[in-house]
Amino acid sequence: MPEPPREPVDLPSGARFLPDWLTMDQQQWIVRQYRQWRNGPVPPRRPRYGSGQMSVEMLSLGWHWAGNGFSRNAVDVNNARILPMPDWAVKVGRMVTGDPTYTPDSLLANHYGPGATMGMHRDADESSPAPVVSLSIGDTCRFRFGNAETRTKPYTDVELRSGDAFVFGGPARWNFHGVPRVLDGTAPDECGITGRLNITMRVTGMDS
Ligand SMILES: O=C(O)CCC(=O)C(=O)O
Ligand SMILES: [Fe+2]
Repeated sequence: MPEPPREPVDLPSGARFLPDWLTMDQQQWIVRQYRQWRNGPVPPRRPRYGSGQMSVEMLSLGWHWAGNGFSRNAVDVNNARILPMPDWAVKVGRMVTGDPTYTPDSLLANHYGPGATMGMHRDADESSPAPVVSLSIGDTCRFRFGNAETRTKPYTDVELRSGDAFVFGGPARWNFHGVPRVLDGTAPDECGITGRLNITMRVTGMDS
């Protein structure tokens, strides 16, 4: 199969691919934060979703996502209160979106080990139409960005590499997307992680 283009031109309006957005120093720094988050109070886990279990290991900050709605405590893990949304992540979200008022209140750290994928889905548990910001570190993946109506075509495949950012808002905010494939062993040695780490930030629309 041919490699998808590095800079696709046919993303739906509202979706933006920002290749090489993070420096290697920034990637390493985020990986160090992730290692600290893993120490708790809530360990990462693979959530149940529908009738199955996800292959991706997830850890939430700000608001905990338990496969359906949001809570402050990890109701499906150990019921501990999760860590707050870090200020630096809000600043990163503002830089990626270019919107100084953007205030994400939830951060999801997704770790893809060998063979992990994420099926086509919509980020639909938030009541806010504010954009979703995603950062990629580690293994390269094939990220599939689709349409708002169906899990199938039309979609655009983007190769997300270590350091890339992607944002979807506006008319693309509720579009289906997923990660059909991670290219095992492609992480740059220096980034400090094996597999793929994805950081996704959102505005839940929940009251504090
Ligand atoms: O890993 C990714 O790039 C996408 C993650 C995602 O879609 C999600 O967490 O909702
Ligand atoms: Fe998503």
